[in-house]
Amino acid sequence: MSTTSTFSSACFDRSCLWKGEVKSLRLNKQRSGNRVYVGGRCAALSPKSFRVWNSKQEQDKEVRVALLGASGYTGAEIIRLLANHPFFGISVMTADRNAGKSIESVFPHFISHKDLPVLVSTNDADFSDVDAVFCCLPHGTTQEIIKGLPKRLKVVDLSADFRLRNITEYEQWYGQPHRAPDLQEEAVYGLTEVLRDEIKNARLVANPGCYPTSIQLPLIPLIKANLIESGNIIIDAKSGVSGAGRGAKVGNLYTELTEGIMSYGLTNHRHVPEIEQGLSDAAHSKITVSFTPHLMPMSRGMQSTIYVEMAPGTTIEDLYHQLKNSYEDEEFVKILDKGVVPRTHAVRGSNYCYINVFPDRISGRAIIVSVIDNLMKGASGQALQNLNIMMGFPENTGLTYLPLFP
Ligand SMILES: NC(=O)C1=CN([C@@H]2O[C@H](COP(=O)(O)OP(=O)(O)OC[C@H]3O[C@@H](n4cnc5c(N)ncnc54)[C@H](OP(=O)(O)O)[C@@H]3O)[C@@H](O)[C@H]2O)C=CC1
Ligand SMILES: CC(=O)N[C@@H](CCC(=O)OP(=O)(O)O)C(=O)O
Repeated sequence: MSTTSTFSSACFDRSCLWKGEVKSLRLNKQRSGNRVYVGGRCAALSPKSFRVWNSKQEQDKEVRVALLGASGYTGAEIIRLLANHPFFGISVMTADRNAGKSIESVFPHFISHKDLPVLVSTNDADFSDVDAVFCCLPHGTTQEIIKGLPKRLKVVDLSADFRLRNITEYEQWYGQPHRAPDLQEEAVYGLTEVLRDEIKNARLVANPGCYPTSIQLPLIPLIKANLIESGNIIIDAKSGVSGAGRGAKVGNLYTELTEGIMSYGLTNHRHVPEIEQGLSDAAHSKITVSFTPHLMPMSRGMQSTIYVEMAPGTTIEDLYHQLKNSYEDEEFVKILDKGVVPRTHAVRGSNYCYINVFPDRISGRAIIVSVIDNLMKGASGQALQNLNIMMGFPENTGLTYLPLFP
């Protein structure tokens, strides 16, 4: 159980403080459970500044978040994002091997956020003071854990455990029995721009995989508009190594990765059924794809290069305009100007997906290029976008980071 306060709004008593009342708050600090009382008032403990509300209504929107798997890469990315979120604060953080440690001992770059809760094991986590959960655990471990959470909690699960609607298909691809089929029924797939209305009312959101995000965002509008032949889609995708998580594996050693690229999961990567599920929903008929992922010697970033056959009579201009129109009101999906090549550098550290489409030399074919940051739009960024929606906040809250370039 966490006894330290959070760095953010989570440690506010709902009635205590808003703009205009912040004075010398570092004086007379006293801790009580997750709250910090300053001179009889309650305040958030932020390393540099105290959380200041613009209004009482704003303060009442406070959401206390549990972060399961906080010592992993996607967990760390959520901590980074919530450090600048006006309404979400972290009151519980869990880890496995790192349970019992402070977050700055696991990630020294959080040294300035000393008031984050200590990492506890999932079994020791106390959810009584929590409103919502980000679940950043390895796939296969998550179904049991989410099943054991209080039903009142909103949950965004970043693992693959609730992404496939068909239980049999899940068991075939993941090689283990599904441990929470009832929850699978209620889970909503969290591809935000496509399923926003369903996400709004969901209690459990299955956040998409990084490859499926980068692939479905460009293809779904084209399939829905019948602009491409659904039987002949070839996807060549490349990922930074953070996509494999922080766990030590020989294949992820610097010596194994630097100065080379490697394809893996040829013909049988577990994202195939997830991609096909989303595309088939858009087409209202079964779609199969050829998908080959590659590991690149870079820490974050993902590019999917997708080869499609255009429907008879369709031109590149049609594809471009369909994508442009589909995403014109979207903040995080951008169709670049004609001819501009999307590159992973240009989305690094941001929640953007950049897309463009190019004519192939072979008549009737098109090449689509889609890039994301795997830890942002491919995981934690999209997860926050979804929880914002589920909690009724503007979906870009805490996500308006410009890309980190170069
Ligand atoms: N990395 C990425 O780009 C993406 C990842 N995802 C998915 O998000 C999830 C998290 O990924 P990522 O952050 O990269 O993974 P990491 O391996 O970096 O982190 C895993 C986290 O889970 C904890 N953990 C490991 N095993 C258990 C267990 N048996 N019980 C409880 N906790 C456990 C770890 O604790 P400890 O460190 O103490 O061992 C750590 O906090 C995965 O399901 C992944 O597939 C989805 C999209 C993209
Ligand atoms: C580089 C790398 O190993 N990437 C991971 C995919 C990461 C991802 O999207 O995650 P999910 O596990 O949540 O599906 C892989 O290929 O399995």
